[in-house]
Amino acid sequence: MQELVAMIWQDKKDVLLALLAGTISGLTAVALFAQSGLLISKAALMPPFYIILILTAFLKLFGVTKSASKYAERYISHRVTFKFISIVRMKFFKKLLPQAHVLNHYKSGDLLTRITGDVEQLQNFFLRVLYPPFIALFVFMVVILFSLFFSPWISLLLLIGIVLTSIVVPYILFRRPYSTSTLEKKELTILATEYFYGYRDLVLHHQNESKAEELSALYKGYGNSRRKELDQEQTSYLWNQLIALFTSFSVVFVGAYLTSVGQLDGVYLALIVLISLTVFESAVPLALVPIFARHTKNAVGRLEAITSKNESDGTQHLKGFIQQIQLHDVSYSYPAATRPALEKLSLNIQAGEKIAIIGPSGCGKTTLLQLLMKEIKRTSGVIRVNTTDINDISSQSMYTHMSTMLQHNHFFSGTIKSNLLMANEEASDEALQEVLKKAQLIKNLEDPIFEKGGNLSGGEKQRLAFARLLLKESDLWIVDEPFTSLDVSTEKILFNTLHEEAANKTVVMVTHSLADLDQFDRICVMLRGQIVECGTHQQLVEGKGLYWEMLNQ
Ligand SMILES: Nc1ncnc2c1ncn2[C@@H]1O[C@H](COP(=O)(O)OP(=O)(O)OP(=O)(O)O)[C@@H](O)[C@H]1O
Repeated sequence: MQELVAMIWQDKKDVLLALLAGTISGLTAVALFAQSGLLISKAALMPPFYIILILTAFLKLFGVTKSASKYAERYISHRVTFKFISIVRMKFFKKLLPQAHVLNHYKSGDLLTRITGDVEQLQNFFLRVLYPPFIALFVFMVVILFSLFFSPWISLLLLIGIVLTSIVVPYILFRRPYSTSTLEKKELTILATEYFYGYRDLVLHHQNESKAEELSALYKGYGNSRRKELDQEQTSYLWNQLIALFTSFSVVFVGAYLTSVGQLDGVYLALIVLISLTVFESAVPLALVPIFARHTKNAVGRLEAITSKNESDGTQHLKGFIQQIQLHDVSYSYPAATRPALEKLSLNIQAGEKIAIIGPSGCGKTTLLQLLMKEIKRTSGVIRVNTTDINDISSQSMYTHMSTMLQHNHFFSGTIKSNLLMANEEASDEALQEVLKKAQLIKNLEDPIFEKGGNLSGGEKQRLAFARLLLKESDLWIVDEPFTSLDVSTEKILFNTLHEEAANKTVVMVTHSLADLDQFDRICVMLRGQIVECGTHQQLVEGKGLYWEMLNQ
């Protein structure tokens, strides 16, 4: 919250102007009604014409000032809010972007609600949480001091009414627990997102109707909670208005009594009553301050929960080539996983080596590649690149040394060319066409690509990703099951191309295919998060261990 106040205060000129305009608007509203009361009372006593003229002139002045200051208040306070929201958005995205990779455990719908809904929620912070109490305080102070000139009893009555409407009703009588609608909205967005993402599979499995029913039940529940919350807000709003009315009635009675006993000039009675009726206009919005304050606090909590996940990155830069990567007793456990994905794994990768990682599904092959790519941080053990701990090397520095082709590669909407240039911005059209040819992808550079490569077949996606791999200049290739969607002959061609192009590079490749593994310098067999065998094809065959068994299955 303090950070939010500091952000708003960055725009202090506008904040002060909005407060000034709001106070003038509040005071002139009171003055306008007070003046009307005085004018009516004075007119009844038939004073000289110039008195009526002066009072009417003041009335006009207050009327014009009230409208102008109200307009200025709205204009400036909304300008403050929009600037504030844009600062919040910028700050939030700046914190969020570098850690996009650690956000994958958030469900898409939840992330969407936080990024849009929670940021939007903060727009109420200035307009409905910070601002109304300030204005109300100024207006109340002036009105209470002013009414002291007429009678301390009337001042006291106004003070009691103000305390009741601004403190007792919102903070004591109508204090609400945590709003459940926020949680329901989150669940609703999560389910709706999954429903739309998985609609095809839901239809194919005849689950779409039951899911839609679940969705509408959740929607109904959310609607009911929101209705309940709005009812509560309205009730507290209503109570404030009732107290305001009751106070004004009391002011009438006390004023009438004081007039009858000669302690108050009757000409001021209408003025005081109208002051009392108007001053509570500033008090009514106070009923909602704690509700919006709570919404703001919850939104800030949810936004902080994402941005506080920021993991520190290393700062060192890798000098020269990657000469070797040493993994010693490395373990890794995914958050909330019951068993480690990797357990005391050791491996020494020398520059120029071609290493194939094989093993049954789920044994930790991809996790090992993710550690090498610095996508995740080991739980224990040591990983050194050359002589430096991988955690101390900046991710950017690691990425400049490596080219990757993973199981799922992302393609952006654009063209073949724009997706290739990501790997090497300076590549000429000839170079791009050359890699397309090597990747056996018959496409023109300007052919369009839809979001996520939606208009490419599985095999085309792999060939485009392979072309990207070839294009990037790097000394380490990390490849995860590259050609699973291709026909056998194309797979063989690309496999040979990979070896030719990587002649001087270090390659770590995960594969399920056991064909042609003799082209690798070493084959490492993994089982339950550990490397259980490592050697050349010949050595492993002669050893008649797991690799040999897999070949003979
Ligand atoms: N994000 C994750 N959160 C929790 N557990 C995960 C996550 N990703 C993988 N795992 C678990 O970690 C283990 C190793 O997964 P990994 O993807 O490394 O296996 P793999 O050998 O590459 O499998 P495959 O050959 O099927 O691709 C598996 O038990 C898997 O369920």
